[in-house]
This record gives sequence, structure tokens and C-alpha cells, in this order.
Amino acid sequence: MHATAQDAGAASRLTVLSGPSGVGKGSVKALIQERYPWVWLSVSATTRSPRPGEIDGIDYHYKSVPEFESQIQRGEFLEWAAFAGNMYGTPRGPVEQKLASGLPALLEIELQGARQVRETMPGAQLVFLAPPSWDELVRRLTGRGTEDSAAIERRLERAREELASEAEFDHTIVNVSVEQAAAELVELLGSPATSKQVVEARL
Ligand SMILES: Nc1ncnc2c1ncn2[C@@H]1O[C@H](COP(=O)(O)OP(=O)(O)OP(=O)(O)O)[C@@H](O)[C@H]1O
Ligand SMILES: Nc1nc2c(ncn2[C@@H]2O[C@H](COP(=O)(O)O)[C@@H](O)[C@H]2O)c(=O)[nH]1
Repeated sequence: MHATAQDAGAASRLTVLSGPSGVGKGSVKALIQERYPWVWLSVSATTRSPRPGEIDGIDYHYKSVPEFESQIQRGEFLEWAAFAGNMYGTPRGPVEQKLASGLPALLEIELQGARQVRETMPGAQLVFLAPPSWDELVRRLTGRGTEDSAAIERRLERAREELASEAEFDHTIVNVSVEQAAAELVELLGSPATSKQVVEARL
């Protein structure tokens, strides 16, 4: 007998992954996408320009500032925030649909957004991804090579605030290796067995 979406109710909790810029949130998310396909990952909107290799609709929905502001006015974001000179927001509709369907949903967002989710969806679990050390965080952010030195400075300034907020989160995962951090996060997302059955039941 196939499991139904209702059977997976316990696995349908919203999970928020947050942590300082450069800690490895995107890397952990990418590995989860590859290895744990039953986990649904929200695609955010942003006014930031695409980095080389990033694809509209997959990495982000890339928006102009007026487009993003109209979406705010229409109440289309579950949460949104300004971060290091750009705006980022989680489209509300897809998250609500996914939670209703009983599959685990994951948002990768910064601190202001995580705080908004805590207010509006108290049942969500908040997970903080921490670096092994400050020096390693700086190495990862600079080593990525995607920002100029002014942007790196802005992100490191925000990183101090983000690191100081760790106690607000329900769980901390230290990103020593991407594999270990992804496996720990998937454990927190809910029962993969049940969720996989739900996916299979729909095929
Ligand atoms: N466990 C790890 N060990 C070594 N390097 C890592 C690890 N995790 C991620 N990295 C590297 O650190 C850099 C930053 O990672 P990533 O882009 O995933 O961070 P992020 O938290 O998503 O950053 P941002 O919030 O700025 O988007 C990348 O070059 C990535 O390859
Ligand atoms: N509040 C939100 N923050 C978001 C969202 N999508 C991504 N982010 C966070 O922004 C920073 C910078 O991202 P980058 O891709 O420019 O490096 C990072 O902390 C992301 O987690 C969102 O929808 N809302």
C-alpha cells in the first residue's frame, strides 16, 4: 500500500537554513538537491545580478528593483530582506503548496528573513550553519571569488551579526564538510523514507 501525503504530515515542516555569507549554505543545498531529491528547495527572488553559471529560475528568479518592489506590494513574499546592497525574497505560493502536499520544504535565507519566518510561521524549524572558525569563513568567502573586496567587507560585517544570532536558532550544524553538513540537515528535515514513499506514490 502506498503512503499518502497525510501520512507524511510529520515530514512536512518548513525548515530554514541560515548562516553567515560564505559558510557554505549554497554548497550544502546543492548537495541535498543532488543526493536527496525528495527534499523541495525554494527558489528565491533577488535583485542581485546572476553570477557566471547561475540560471534564472533555477538559482534565483532575477528581478529588477521595481519588479521586486511590486511583488512586495502585492504580498507575494513569505519574507524578504535587503542584504549587502540587494533584495532577496521567498515567493510565498510555492512554499504553501509544498507544505500542503506533505513534502519537506527548505528555505536558504539570511538572518532578517529567518526572523520573519519565526514570527509568521512559529512551527518552522530554524537551522544555523556555522563555520569551523572565523578565519575559515573569511577564506571561504574570499576564495569563492565572486565578490569584489568592498562587497566582501559588507558581507563580513553582516557575518558578525549573523554569528552573534546563533542562539536564536533551534539547531546548529558546523559545516566542516559539505557531505556531513548535508546529511545532518536531511536528518532534521523529517523522515526520508516516508517522504520518498510520497514521491513514489505520485509517480
Ligand atoms: N565544508 C567546506 N569546506 C571547504 N570549503 C567549503 C565548504 N563548504 C563550502 N565551501 C566553499 O566555500 C565557498 C562559499 O560557499 P557557498 O557559496 O556555498 O556559501 P554560502 O553560505 O552559500 O554563501 P552566500 O550566503 O554568500 O551565498 C565556496 O567556494 C564553497 O566551495
Ligand atoms: N531573506 C532572504 N535571504 C535570502 C533569500 N535568498 C537568498 N538569501 C540570502 O541572501 C544572502 C546572499 O545570497 P547570495 O546568493 O547573493 O550570496 C545569503 O545569506 C542567502 O542565504 C531569500 O529569499 N530571503
